[in-house]
Amino acid sequence: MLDVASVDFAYPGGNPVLSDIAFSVRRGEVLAIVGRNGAGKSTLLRLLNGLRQPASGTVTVDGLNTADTPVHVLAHHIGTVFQAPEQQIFNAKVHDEIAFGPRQQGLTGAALEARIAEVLGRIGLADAAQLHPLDLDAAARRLVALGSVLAMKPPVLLLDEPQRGLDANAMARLEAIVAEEAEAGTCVILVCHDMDFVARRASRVLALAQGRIAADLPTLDFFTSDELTRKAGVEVPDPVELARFLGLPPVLTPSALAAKWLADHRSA
Ligand SMILES: Nc1ncnc2c1ncn2[C@@H]1O[C@H](COP(=O)(O)OP(=O)(O)OP(=O)(O)O)[C@@H](O)[C@H]1O
Repeated sequence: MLDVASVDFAYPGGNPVLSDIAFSVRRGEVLAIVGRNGAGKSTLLRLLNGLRQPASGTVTVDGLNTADTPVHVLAHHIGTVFQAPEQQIFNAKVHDEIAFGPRQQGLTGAALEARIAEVLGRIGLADAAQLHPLDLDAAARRLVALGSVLAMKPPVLLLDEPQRGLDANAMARLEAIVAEEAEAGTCVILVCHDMDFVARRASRVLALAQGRIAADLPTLDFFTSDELTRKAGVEVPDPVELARFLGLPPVLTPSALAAKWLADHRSA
């Protein structure tokens, strides 16, 4: 679904930011891109959605080489939710913001309204359809930005720090949507500094360090390697630390930890 082959990149007049980047992401995978500030995560996202072009190497999305495909065409194949939703919200009503993408895809009438209703339901904002998106609180605005991308049903979804600024309710919505999208075969790629979120939702971690791939592993394998988490400069999620402390097999989530602990104590 998405292929990155031998990619190098530098901003004009600058030092190399990404070197020798190669990975593929399949349908249904949730890939988290992690690393220290300045490691090159946002730059890599901009290469994936065609906002930037590699100096060498290729990026292929849903069979399209980003070098030969205009960004607005690519946007139907790879939907991006940027860090600041204000950057991508430009309609005066939530309803119209969600409608914009599918309308561009040729959806009209009852089919369009059904798509909008479905998305509003998923993001939990059916009651806000007639409101101005910028009158909503920060968490709801983020969900509108996510909804406007979901409405286009892109096969690849890029989420830049999607958990930032969300309250518990919006976070639960986001997590459910990520799980549903993966289940439906969407390729989900997220840049994320919240390692508990990564542990709960990502199936695989790509760690960048100084513009190079430091690790590309299933999530559990990444977080149980002290060497790799240190190299990537990320925190180890609490359940992983606690399982180690308690001498239990490694786990990624609090519920998995509780299950292992109970199983251990029942058999003791
Ligand atoms: N538009 C730009 N022009 C020049 N250099 C840039 C530009 N954007 C980013 N950089 C530089 O590229 C490098 C990688 O930045 P990038 O934003 O991709 O890192 P990041 O891993 O996303 O960081 P953060 O976690 O802080 O968002 C940094 O050295 C940064 O200063």
